[in-house]
Amino acid sequence: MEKYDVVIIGAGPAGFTAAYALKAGNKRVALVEEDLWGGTCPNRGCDPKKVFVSGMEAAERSNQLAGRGLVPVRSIRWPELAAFKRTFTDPFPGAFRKKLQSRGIGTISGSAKFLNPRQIEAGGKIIEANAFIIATGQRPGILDIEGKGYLKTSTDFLDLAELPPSMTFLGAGYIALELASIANAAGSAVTIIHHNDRPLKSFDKDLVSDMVRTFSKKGILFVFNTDIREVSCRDGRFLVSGNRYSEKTDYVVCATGRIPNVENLALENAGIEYGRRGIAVNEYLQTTNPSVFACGDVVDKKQPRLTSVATFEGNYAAAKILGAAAHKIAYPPAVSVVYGSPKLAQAGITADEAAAAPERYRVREVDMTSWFTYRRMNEPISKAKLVYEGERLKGACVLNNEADDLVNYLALLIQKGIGREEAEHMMLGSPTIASDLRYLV
Ligand SMILES: Cc1cc2nc3c(=O)[nH]c(=O)nc-3n(C[C@H](O)[C@H](O)[C@H](O)COP(=O)(O)OP(=O)(O)OC[C@H]3O[C@@H](n4cnc5c(N)ncnc54)[C@H](O)[C@@H]3O)c2cc1C
Ligand SMILES: NC(=O)c1ccc[n+]([C@@H]2O[C@H](COP(=O)([O-])OP(=O)(O)OC[C@H]3O[C@@H](n4cnc5c(N)ncnc54)[C@H](O)[C@@H]3O)[C@@H](O)[C@H]2O)c1
Repeated sequence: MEKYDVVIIGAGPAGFTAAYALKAGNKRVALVEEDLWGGTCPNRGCDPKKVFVSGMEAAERSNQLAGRGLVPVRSIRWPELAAFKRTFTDPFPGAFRKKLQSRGIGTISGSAKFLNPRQIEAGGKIIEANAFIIATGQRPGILDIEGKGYLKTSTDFLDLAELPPSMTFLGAGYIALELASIANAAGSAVTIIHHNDRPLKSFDKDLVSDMVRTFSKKGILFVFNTDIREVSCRDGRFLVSGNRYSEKTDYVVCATGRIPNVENLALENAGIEYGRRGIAVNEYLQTTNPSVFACGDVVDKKQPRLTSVATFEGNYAAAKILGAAAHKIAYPPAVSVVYGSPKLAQAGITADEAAAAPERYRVREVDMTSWFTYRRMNEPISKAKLVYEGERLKGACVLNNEADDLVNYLALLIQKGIGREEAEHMMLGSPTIASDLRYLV
């Protein structure tokens, strides 16, 4: 039987962050992984997606300046871009496992399940530890409809060697809007079918409407208030049908949400409670078994399920086990980005939350489309909504091609409590989105 101080189940961002921190605190620590070392983000999530986003950004930037000195890009060479993506993803899991081992972290391949509160079984071994961290993440959910076997997931999309001529996305959350934007820029005819008329429901409603309008002008078809009931296949094409709508397409991606990886862990053997939304934790990330912590996407929580949040929680759980954190977990405002063309990003208090407390918050809308920064790149749209408490910025939502960087700057102002007056006196490289901050805040 192997024995460790701490065993972490799941080697994604939450798990490996905790492992590094525990090792630095001189704990004997091991990670258990049943699939790809590094988890979702570097293998089938953020990173491969952003390689495709690089192609989209380059093409869209050129197209914006078509007739202003640049030749339009008619389509992206998908097989080349996909091969470029594989230069990142193919070597990653093996190289990452070696890196963990070189740092003195144990790496065990296999699917972990609890035998009792102190022991798990994985890869044919029984492993004992004083504490465990569960960081098993989520997997794509598949709609339970007729012909569900034809539905593809974000993982399949990111592995496509050739781009299908047409594609249909079910759902209108992060994954659908990002992958649809990439496929549209690469030359596929794209439809997004959504069961209600409120895509990206955690983002600002007005800016989401602007985003949908901009996507529509680029040729993406949105079909709202439609429940898809059946997918059938004939001659290699698919018929997608539901109430009031049907269409033929070459590829159907189900992007209606992700589900926590909890069922195979035999959590009942360790007294750990969980539900449909994940593992229940207290404000110290402890499960209902106090020597077992949980962090990352597998946790039932209000925070968005992002790598930044998973990493923050991994560090906190490790600090808690090391006795270095007596306080409850206190999250800074998370920055969420939808990497479409344009991008939509937000941090802190939303305009909807501000509207519910008008005595406390003030909302300011800014249309930046005519600002030099955006006009020089001929961007189709650039808008922001800012939330203030007194003179202090408390929240921001931005729609433009630089929204990811701009909202990161705004999040720094929010987190550090930097007000308008201080922002006006910062001396930053100009003209850039950073030097615009003085006009924006
Ligand atoms: C297409 C896509 C794009 C994304 N883009 C972004 C983005 O741009 N920015 C962002 O912040 N977030 C993004 N995310 C979300 C981000 O990937 C996750 O928030 C992050 O990976 C969560 O980390 P985690 O460690 O909690 O889980 P994961 O990264 O999912 O890792 C969990 C690991 O646990 C393993 N595991 C599961 N069960 C067991 C078991 N029983 N035994 C052993 N191992 C097990 C899994 O194989 C997996 O490797 C994206 C997600 C997807 C799907
Ligand atoms: N850029 C990023 O940070 C990024 C990118 C991709 C994924 N992610 C993470 O992955 C998670 C999963 O992404 P996602 O897009 O699958 O989930 P999501 O929760 O963002 O969106 C799912 C969408 O599907 C809709 N839906 C639910 N049931 C449906 C049904 N029966 N029919 C039609 N539509 C239905 C929901 O209303 C929602 O709009 C995100 O919540 C996020 O945490 C983050």
